[in-house]
Amino acid sequence: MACLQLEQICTSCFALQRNASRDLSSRSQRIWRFRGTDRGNCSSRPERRNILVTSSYPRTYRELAKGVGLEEFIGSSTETEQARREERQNSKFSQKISDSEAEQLRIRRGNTKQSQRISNSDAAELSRKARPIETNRGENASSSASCGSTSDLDCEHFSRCSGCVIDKTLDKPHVMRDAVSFFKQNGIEDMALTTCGTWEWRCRAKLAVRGTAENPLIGLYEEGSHDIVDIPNCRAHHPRINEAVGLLKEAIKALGVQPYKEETQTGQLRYVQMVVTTFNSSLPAAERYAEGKVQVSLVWNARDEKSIESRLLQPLADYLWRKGGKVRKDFTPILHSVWANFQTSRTNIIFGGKWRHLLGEDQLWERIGGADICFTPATFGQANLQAFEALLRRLQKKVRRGSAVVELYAGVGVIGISLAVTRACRSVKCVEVNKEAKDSFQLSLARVPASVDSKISWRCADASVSPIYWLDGADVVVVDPPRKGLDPSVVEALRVAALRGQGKQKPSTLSNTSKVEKRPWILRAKQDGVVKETATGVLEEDLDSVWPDTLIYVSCGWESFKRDCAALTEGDAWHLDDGHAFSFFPGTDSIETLAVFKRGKRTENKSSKKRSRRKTGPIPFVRKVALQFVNDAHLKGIKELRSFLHTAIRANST
Ligand SMILES: C[S@@+](CC[C@H](N)C(=O)[O-])C[C@H]1O[C@@H](n2cnc3c(N)ncnc32)[C@H](O)[C@@H]1O
Repeated sequence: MACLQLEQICTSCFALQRNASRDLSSRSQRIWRFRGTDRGNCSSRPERRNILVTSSYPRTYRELAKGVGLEEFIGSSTETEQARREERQNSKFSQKISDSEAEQLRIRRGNTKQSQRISNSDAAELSRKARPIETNRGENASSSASCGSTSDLDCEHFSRCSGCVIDKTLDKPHVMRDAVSFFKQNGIEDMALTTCGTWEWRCRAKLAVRGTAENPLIGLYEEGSHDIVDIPNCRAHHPRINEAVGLLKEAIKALGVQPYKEETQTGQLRYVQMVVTTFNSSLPAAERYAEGKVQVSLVWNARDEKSIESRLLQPLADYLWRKGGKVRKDFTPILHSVWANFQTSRTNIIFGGKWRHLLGEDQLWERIGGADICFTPATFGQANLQAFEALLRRLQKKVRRGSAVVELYAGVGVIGISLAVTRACRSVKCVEVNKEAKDSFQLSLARVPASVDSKISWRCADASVSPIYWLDGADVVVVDPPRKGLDPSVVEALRVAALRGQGKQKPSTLSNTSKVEKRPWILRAKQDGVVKETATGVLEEDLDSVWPDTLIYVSCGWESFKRDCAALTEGDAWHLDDGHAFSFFPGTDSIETLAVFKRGKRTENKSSKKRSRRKTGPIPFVRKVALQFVNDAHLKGIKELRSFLHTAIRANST
């Protein structure tokens, strides 16, 4: 071994990667020694050389040697022995491993990269089973994140793809430092991060289609450029997305479909959206994630399906369906359905306004937060279903049973419906601006069990227009705005509602019921909405002058959250009561924050509050009886009594 070179190998083309100088001292990286020739279509000239390969991606040396075309393994005897050991382990894993074995294995290995060497489906199985890991990333807490190398991304596309920005210790995004200290300043000492797996978490991807019909590229833009990075082996994608992308490329080549060219605005296929559904009631719950199926939406550069530019659309859909859809009983499909979206705009807005269902099932369902939720390709859905599920479980515990809930920025109403189902809410009102979400909500509502006696409604309205209207009569407000955070008018309304609830501001002269409703935006929202009444038909709007005492803020934009939090807590309108972060996008320096605010001034610190409650606070049983009484009053229609009791209970429990 005369001259050993330190290099990394690109696993797609097997040429040497540009950023070869990664941290080789990291214990998480394995080093293999080979002698051989670089192959592939990279510009680097094939030559015979000795190569030190840092094998941090999920390949055994044998797979690697075969794939790379390297001729000779020239590792030291320890490495050879280690390689043999790994091969033995692999063959063990390739047998069907039992659930408990898999779980034990994950724990034993500390979920290290070794577990990547098992087959894809086993890996998916493990990641699906992975319990959320909670880490606190205070200054002194870095050691508590003991998952070590599990948290490395190890993706071959990392150096060029803009999708991920960090590839080491993904369970410790840098932003957590700021988050922990911010929450500490606001009286929350135990802010922590829940992570639910580093790989294969993305169940929703929007990818650009560029290149040529002979060599299509499907992926994301390279940072700061208009070049598309092909990401066939993206580690964040659910494996079925990568399979579907491979199938789409094959179809493009076979049919000669022209990918879109931005410079000339020509070509046929602009983008593709891939959404995985893991809902499959014919499978045991444990197998559903790995067996997900993909809804493919082809964004076509044409006005509609009848235009001449669309002539290859149906043949493309048919090709995909023949190879990946449910065509035969003995065939396991990877596709759920195929849709088309038509977009001719010159902007880089991905979707146009027209959607067509082409093949497969038209409704895509997912089981989230204890409820069946329907999505169309035009509606918002969370990309990381496992992390969202963990967030919902925590969120549900923050809502008192029997509450009246309003959810602003509700999308298809996932949070609202899940609260109605799991927290026996008196009422749930969802407000969303995208009218495409209405059908999904309606379908989900039809699957809410009959035993759930809540008034559940969905209103198509801009939450920023007179938001105080939606807050009146609610006990709990849930907000889940886009990354830019809350509209200023919503922040203001939340402040006003909190002050009114504390008796610090006069109630509105325009209460919800005191006058015949004439405001056009409310009439419109009602007209465009969906409502399911309670069995007793009592209208929630009958309850006046109750203002929320709990605000639950789900945020995907950390900076906007800090801004909104500062405004909400100003003048003691609200104070922070709880905060927790979730890793929704491992590989990026971002967190999803779940923050709970309580109305008014913080009186004591949280832990002493808990202690004092134990000694002097309301006895839970009494509260339970009182709540029952309230609900009975509700059924009998004794509004005044009900509202009085609500106020009394709230005063007693804060
Ligand atoms: C982050 S998503 C959350 C959706 C939903 N909570 C979920 O998890 O599926 C934000 C939603 O807010 C909606 N939205 C944005 N601006 C809005 C506004 N001014 N009024 C009402 N909804 C709005 C978007 O259409 C989107 O559905």
